[in-house]
Amino acid sequence: MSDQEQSADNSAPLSRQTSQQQSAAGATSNSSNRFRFSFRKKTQKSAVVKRDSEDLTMKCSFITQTEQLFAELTGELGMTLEQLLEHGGLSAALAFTRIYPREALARAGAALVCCGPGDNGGYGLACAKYLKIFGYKLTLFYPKTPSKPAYRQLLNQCEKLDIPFLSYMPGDVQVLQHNYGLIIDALFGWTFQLPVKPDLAGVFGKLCDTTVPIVSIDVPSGWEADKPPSGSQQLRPDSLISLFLPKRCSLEFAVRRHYLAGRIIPVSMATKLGLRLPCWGSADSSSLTLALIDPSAAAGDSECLQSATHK
Ligand SMILES: NC(=O)C1=CN([C@@H]2O[C@H](COP(=O)(O)OP(=O)(O)OC[C@H]3O[C@@H](n4cnc5c(N)ncnc54)[C@H](OP(=O)(O)O)[C@@H]3O)[C@@H](O)[C@H]2O)[C@@H](O)CC1
Repeated sequence: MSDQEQSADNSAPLSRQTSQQQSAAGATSNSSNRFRFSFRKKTQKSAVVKRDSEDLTMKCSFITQTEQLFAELTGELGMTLEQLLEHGGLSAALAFTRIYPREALARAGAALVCCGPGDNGGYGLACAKYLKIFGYKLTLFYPKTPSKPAYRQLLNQCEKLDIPFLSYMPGDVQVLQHNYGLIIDALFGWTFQLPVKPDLAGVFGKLCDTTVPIVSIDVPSGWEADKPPSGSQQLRPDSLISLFLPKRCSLEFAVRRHYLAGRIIPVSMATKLGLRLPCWGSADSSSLTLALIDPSAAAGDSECLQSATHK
């Protein structure tokens, strides 16, 4: 990690920024320009990525054709759901340690990991398992009965690691804010479609309303791969950990830190699908699985392509 990044980590604010603060900090997303980027028919786009361990920038694709990619991963490459969840969850946990070092989070209180009923929730369970192994203080919220063996196995492993479970989401957001220093959002992934079903509407509403900083896994809950939610409630995370390749919707909002986690797409598959992979590191173990997305990537189409050309 560069000195500059280390210092950014140490000064990481453990409260959620208001839109004014984001704007003052130079974030590119505010109410007037947040949606200025218009989606075109083009299916993939590229943006600048900064590799974590070195001060290099590079481009990678921000994808919309998520089903096609995952069909290749699970079909041609033969990856099982268990393998995806384990690798994605471990990589997400490693990314999380860069965003919120354990000591910084310990001062602010436990992390609440909110896991939904699908794969996104499965990545949340695997991430929680590794964060606990890394020594983080956390609590799990898993409001539904696991529907697949892979989720049940991870849930069992979290229980065996003595991770405490929250049986219901506090009715008052103040209670949430008092008890937790940070929330990891693994409620819904990119297959989610509004409206939220009644059983999880309250939980989703709390995540949107709380001022506790949120780190979302893959996409913020409520967002689809390629577009912002249409409803009035929008989850705005403090930081984002994209899995395997960033989704195009992440160009629509500014976050403090955006990591890409999970190096599983072979070059041959990327070439076949017309995807551009980041230039992953080759030396140390964490740069094998992590890339830091440059904030300028969220500036909009022409700006990110411009900065990619100039750097
Ligand atoms: N799909 C793929 O090909 C692969 C995806 N992968 C990764 O997984 C992530 C996406 O995971 P996902 O596909 O499981 O979606 P996700 O949103 O976490 O859960 C779906 C469940 O949520 C629920 N639910 C849905 N809508 C809802 C609503 N409106 N309101 C309330 N509940 C709602 C519904 O549960 P139910 O209500 O049926 O119990 C449904 O079953 C994605 O980020 C990607 O990286 C890879 O692992 C490999 C292959």
